[in-house]
Amino acid sequence: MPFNPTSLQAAIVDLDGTMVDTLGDFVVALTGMLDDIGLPHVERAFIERTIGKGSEHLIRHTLAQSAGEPPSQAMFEHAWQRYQAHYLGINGQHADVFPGVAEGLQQLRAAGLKLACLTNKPLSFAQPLLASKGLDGYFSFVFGGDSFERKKPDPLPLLKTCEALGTAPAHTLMLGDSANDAQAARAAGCPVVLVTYGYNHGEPVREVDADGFLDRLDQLGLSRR
Ligand SMILES: O=C(O)COP(=O)(O)O
Ligand SMILES: [Mg+2]
Repeated sequence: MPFNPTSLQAAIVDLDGTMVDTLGDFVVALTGMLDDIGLPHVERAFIERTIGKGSEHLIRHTLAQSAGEPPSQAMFEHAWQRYQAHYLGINGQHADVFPGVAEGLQQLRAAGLKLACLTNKPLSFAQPLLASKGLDGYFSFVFGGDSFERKKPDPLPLLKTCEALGTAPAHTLMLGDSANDAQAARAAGCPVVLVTYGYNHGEPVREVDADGFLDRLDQLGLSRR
């Protein structure tokens, strides 16, 4: 890897597609939302490639895909309320932790790294999801898509997370599943490693500019300190 793993002091870990396979939750919540509004369902594959850029992006694109035209602001706001109610009602019930995640987080902690979770998911969805999957205890900080002024791929949330961790970006590894994570990391000056099993906006993940790729989070190979 072109960065020195022994110089790492912290890691920032993405949630959807990196730690938890949440596609099922997104499908159920969006389908409930569309039913409430009386719009046709959208395909699971469409949802998979639309995840990762936050709820507003997901809802706007789902409404446009279903109705064949971009939603009005009033329609968007109504849909957002319905989506939130559905998502919070089923959060984590159709989602599983990917193999190797708990082991990988344990290894990072054993190597002396501080950990933060940074997702584009709203914080009110992310916190109970991490808790219900037994992953909350690994993280000193959890930040969502609404925690800062801008979301990934903007570097701002990574820079703010480094600030909270008290580590320089060059010593803070971003672990994600998408070009969104990699672009934010590059712009923030963080090394970045991507998992190969997540949701990369429907594109092959190995084509993304990153410092390395992992088939499981516990294959990073950091030694204990
Ligand atoms: O788009 C979302 O809601 C979540 O995406 P992320 O956890 O991969 O950042
Ligand atoms: Mg992700």
